[in-house]
Amino acid sequence: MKIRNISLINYRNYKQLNIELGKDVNVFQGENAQGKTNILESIYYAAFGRSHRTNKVKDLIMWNEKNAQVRVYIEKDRLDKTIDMNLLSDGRKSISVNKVKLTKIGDLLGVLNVVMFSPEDLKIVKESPGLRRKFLDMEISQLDKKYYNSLVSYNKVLAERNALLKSRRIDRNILDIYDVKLSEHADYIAKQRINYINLLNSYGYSIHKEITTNKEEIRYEYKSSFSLEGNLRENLKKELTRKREMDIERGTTSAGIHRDDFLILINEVDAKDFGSQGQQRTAVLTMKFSSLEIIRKVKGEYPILLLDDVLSELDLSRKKFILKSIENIQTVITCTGVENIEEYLTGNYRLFNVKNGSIADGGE
Ligand SMILES: Nc1ncnc2c1ncn2[C@@H]1O[C@H](COP(=O)(O)OP(=O)(O)OP(=O)(O)O)[C@@H](O)[C@H]1O
Repeated sequence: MKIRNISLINYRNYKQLNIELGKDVNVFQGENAQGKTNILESIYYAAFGRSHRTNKVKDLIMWNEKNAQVRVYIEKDRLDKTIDMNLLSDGRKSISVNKVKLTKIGDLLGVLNVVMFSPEDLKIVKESPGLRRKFLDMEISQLDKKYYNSLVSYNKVLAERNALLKSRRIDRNILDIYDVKLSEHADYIAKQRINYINLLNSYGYSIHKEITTNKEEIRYEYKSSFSLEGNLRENLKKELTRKREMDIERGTTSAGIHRDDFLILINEVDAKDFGSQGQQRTAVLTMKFSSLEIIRKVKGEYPILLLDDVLSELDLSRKKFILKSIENIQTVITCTGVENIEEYLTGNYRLFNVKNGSIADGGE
């Protein structure tokens, strides 16, 4: 899978832009606040139908404009695909693939696969379980539509259950129905998450050893708010029944996949609480490069790799690991100066100079 071309109209600080990407490494260099991340964001948007930075469609539209357009042209299995997005300032958006308008975001997922790595991703290791769940949900959703649809259905039932728990009149028969539905969706979601954790373990182990020159071993462990032994559906249903009175008292649902987490263990020690900044950074790097391999295993080809200003933060050996590993992967890198990475870029790369919402193609 390769992106051949990106066109933007009124997107963030780009009035009009049309660029051809190179098949290998593409470096967008420029000073701060010139529009480098905006390019990565538009690619991410075409993959997931949402931004990694904002939930507001309006933020993506050039100030004082009414709509923005993004078109990404992809070469895939020798078939070409075009993703078109029209973003409106009232918050609406429409997305088409090959000119066919999609009725739900789920149908966009998997058309364009990407892995994004930005300095913000350190939070996946350091911060709350919500960010780790989001990592799993985004990665699995782009490989499995059923997962995404189950997640949407689960969240809908969860919101209804929570609304009922908060209301004054609690109908226990309706709670019974919600518990059955939640457990049904959670069963598939939890199984796919566990499967993904197993894949992270199998790819991550050797990647992490390589990055740390055999000094560290990484292991991931799924932590659930209900028992993972035997029948997950029954286990969650029982747990919801067991906690029902507490849930009614608190007005919220205390068990389910929305409460789950996973541990990132380095040499069997939790990286969240005890990892050094460097170890946490390496753990994220391992996760991102494992995600690349998992996508390749499932889809038969590498996704597009988006590296947002991460190289400057990494030490030499990690920088070298990344630049060596991207040889067969179409990669888009943003940086403030190519000088810092140029000597490690072994193959061809295409250089783009970004300045105040316009891009000059610096050639190969
Ligand atoms: N909706 C918008 N309309 C117009 N300009 C915008 C909009 N949103 C952001 N910008 C501008 O885009 C620029 C930021 O772009 P971007 O985040 O891509 O920066 P960057 O080049 O990646 O910088 P850094 O290296 O600091 O991360 C800023 O100048 C900001 O004012």
